[in-house]
Amino acid sequence: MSDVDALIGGVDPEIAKSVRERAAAAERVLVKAGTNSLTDEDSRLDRVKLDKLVADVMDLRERGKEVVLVSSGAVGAGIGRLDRMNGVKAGTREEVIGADGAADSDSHRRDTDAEPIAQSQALSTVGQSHLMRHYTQSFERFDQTVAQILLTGQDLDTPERFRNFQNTIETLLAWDVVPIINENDAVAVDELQIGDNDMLSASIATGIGVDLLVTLTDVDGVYTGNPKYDPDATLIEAVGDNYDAVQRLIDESATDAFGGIRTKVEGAHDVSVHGIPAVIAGSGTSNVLERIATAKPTGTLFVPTSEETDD
Ligand SMILES: Nc1ncnc2c1ncn2[C@@H]1O[C@H](COP(=O)(O)OP(=O)(O)O)[C@@H](O)[C@H]1O
Ligand SMILES: N[C@@H](CCC(=O)OP(=O)(O)O)C(=O)O
Repeated sequence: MSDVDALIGGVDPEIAKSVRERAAAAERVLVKAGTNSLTDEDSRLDRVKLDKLVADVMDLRERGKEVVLVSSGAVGAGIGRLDRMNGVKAGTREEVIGADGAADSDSHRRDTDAEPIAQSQALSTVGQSHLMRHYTQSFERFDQTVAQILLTGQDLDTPERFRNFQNTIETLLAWDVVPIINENDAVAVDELQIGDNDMLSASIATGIGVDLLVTLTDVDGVYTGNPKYDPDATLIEAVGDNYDAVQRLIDESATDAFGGIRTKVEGAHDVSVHGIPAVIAGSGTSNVLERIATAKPTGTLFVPTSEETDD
């Protein structure tokens, strides 16, 4: 068996099946949707994608599950809105922030003299309210109420603030509301610089005790190479004891801006170490969350550490 074959089939199929069943039975689920799952090729908010995500989330709600949504997309939504309403040409998200995820001081498409990071922060504040307007309307199709929470990593690290956050989440979930969380980009720049909503999601998932983390992106899971450029890239169906090998592979393939697949893998691994299953899957897959809720093989499954060591 080649190294890559060993990676792809790195988890015992029986263990993978039982973790899929456990994931399907999850009562509290955190769904994270990245920028690519909500915006078009010009980095603008894509309503068709947003409506699909909402319909997928509602599938979980109709199964009686509590759902917390972590949604990126504010910068993208701000780019489109400011262009349409104010004629500001901010460029794509990559042009605003820079291809390596750091501020691009040479950006020639900026209309203002603001530093790129300050510009991204301002874009996100315009985009966040626009994004929430669309979420509110889209969830209203299902008579589902939503709430907005803007957080920083510091809020999670400060015990009193974190307790307040937990209390708010518990109250909202008891009221059958879907909390929609994003980083508070106006006051913190971590996510804008490294695209770390993936790590924020992992911290929230363990902090509020979810039973499953689902990270949705624009590819169908974690591959042996970047599937956008490598035609031979193969889907890694499950990650468990093969984590170190997967991480090495990702380090070679992932040169993306904004965290890319690397922070998704890191976040999913972090929650799996806390005994929580995680799945990285494609937001474009039909009924993606229903598939996971019915234990169908979907995306890349992260086996909780306890499942492998118990065996
Ligand atoms: N080994 C890999 N497996 C899957 N995706 C990869 C891999 N290497 C790089 N990528 C890239 O990671 C991207 C997803 O990360 P990102 O662009 O940050 O998405 P999002 O906007 O959903 O957060 C994919 O579009 C893909 O091109
Ligand atoms: N807070 C930023 C998200 C930054 C981020 O982490 O994006 P992504 O890597 O696409 O999840 C926004 O809403 O645009």
